[in-house]
Amino acid sequence: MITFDGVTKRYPDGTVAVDELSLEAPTGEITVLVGPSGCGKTTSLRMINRMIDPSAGRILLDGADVTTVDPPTLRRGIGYVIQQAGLFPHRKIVDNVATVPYLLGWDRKKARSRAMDLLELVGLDPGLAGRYPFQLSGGQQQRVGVARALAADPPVLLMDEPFSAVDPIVRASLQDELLRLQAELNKTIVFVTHDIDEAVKLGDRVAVLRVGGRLAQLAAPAELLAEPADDFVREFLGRDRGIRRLSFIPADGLSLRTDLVVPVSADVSSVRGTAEAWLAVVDAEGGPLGWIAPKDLPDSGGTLAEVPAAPYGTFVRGRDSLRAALDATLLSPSGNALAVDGSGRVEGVVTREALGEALTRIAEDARG
Ligand SMILES: Nc1ncnc2c1ncn2[C@@H]1O[C@H](COP(=O)(O)OP(=O)(O)OP(=O)(O)O)[C@@H](O)[C@H]1O
Repeated sequence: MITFDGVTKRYPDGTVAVDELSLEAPTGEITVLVGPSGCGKTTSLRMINRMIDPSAGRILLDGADVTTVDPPTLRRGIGYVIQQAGLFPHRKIVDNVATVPYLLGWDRKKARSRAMDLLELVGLDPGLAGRYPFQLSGGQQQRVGVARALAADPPVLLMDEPFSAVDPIVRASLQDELLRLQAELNKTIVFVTHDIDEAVKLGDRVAVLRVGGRLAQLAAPAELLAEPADDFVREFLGRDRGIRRLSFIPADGLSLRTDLVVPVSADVSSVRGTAEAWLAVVDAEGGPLGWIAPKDLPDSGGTLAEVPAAPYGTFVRGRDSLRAALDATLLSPSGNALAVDGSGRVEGVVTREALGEALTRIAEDARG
């Protein structure tokens, strides 16, 4: 656990970058520091590994004041990832990743083999190991930066806007990769960003700072979106707060209709007459094929395979959020969503009415 206890940083020119900051970054969790430019995020982060020392207050790492530990020893247990990866341009990728193990005196073979394992862990082709940083894309370089920070298996990882220099698609995949890694590694991560969407996606807890280095709110993302502490936080969270909140509400409570799911082998005549709503057509394995509207059922015989099916959207009921369910309804001309299980088999239909009821309940909760 990392504890900020009344930490203030006043630079020699009098700028107060951080002002009596108190917060805890729990062990094994991702704590995000977010806020507008100049609010003291980087200064706060760098006080943890003593690149900067506080003017007042204390930072404790598992109860020990970091200023009592000499910086090299301290940093052995703290990985550090920065924007644009900060790789050594004249060292091969494998040697960049092995930097800390070399410093720790590991033998070359062991350090390199660790580096190769890490490249794989962060999703990079080991074939890139012999290249130089300039021969990699921005996203690949960031992955190398993460691998390098993890090389000596430090319990703590500090990440300062690590993904902000890459395009949005690469950024999203790096974020997913970090979450996947974290599920495996359980590091204590402090992550700095100015991007609130990144903060709520990655953070177990999000600390919103205002300029002057004051903590405006510290909360789990869902709570932050549901109950911003004041106008500053509300404005910083920006538009679509209600919709974004749906990402944190599981879809597993939605009620399902199984009577609207029909196999493609069914005869048209067997469903005609009984069908008052759109039907979800599935293949022999239960996989979705599309929607058929009652009015599109032909008068002739034959099976549903002969009736063209309209596009559909799915969500995984045991895993996805209400936002995914809402998205699935918007992708289906039926206005209904298909709930599937982990292997893609249809479990049932969530009608727009069922979804509407769930959304109404949430809106009522927000009011009361
Ligand atoms: N060495 C320094 N001397 C004087 N003032 C500094 C120094 N470093 C940073 N500052 C000031 O301290 C404040 C906080 O800076 P810091 O870099 O921690 O903010 P930040 O939130 O990380 O900003 P950004 O998102 O723009 O990177 C800013 O006003 C900055 O100008």
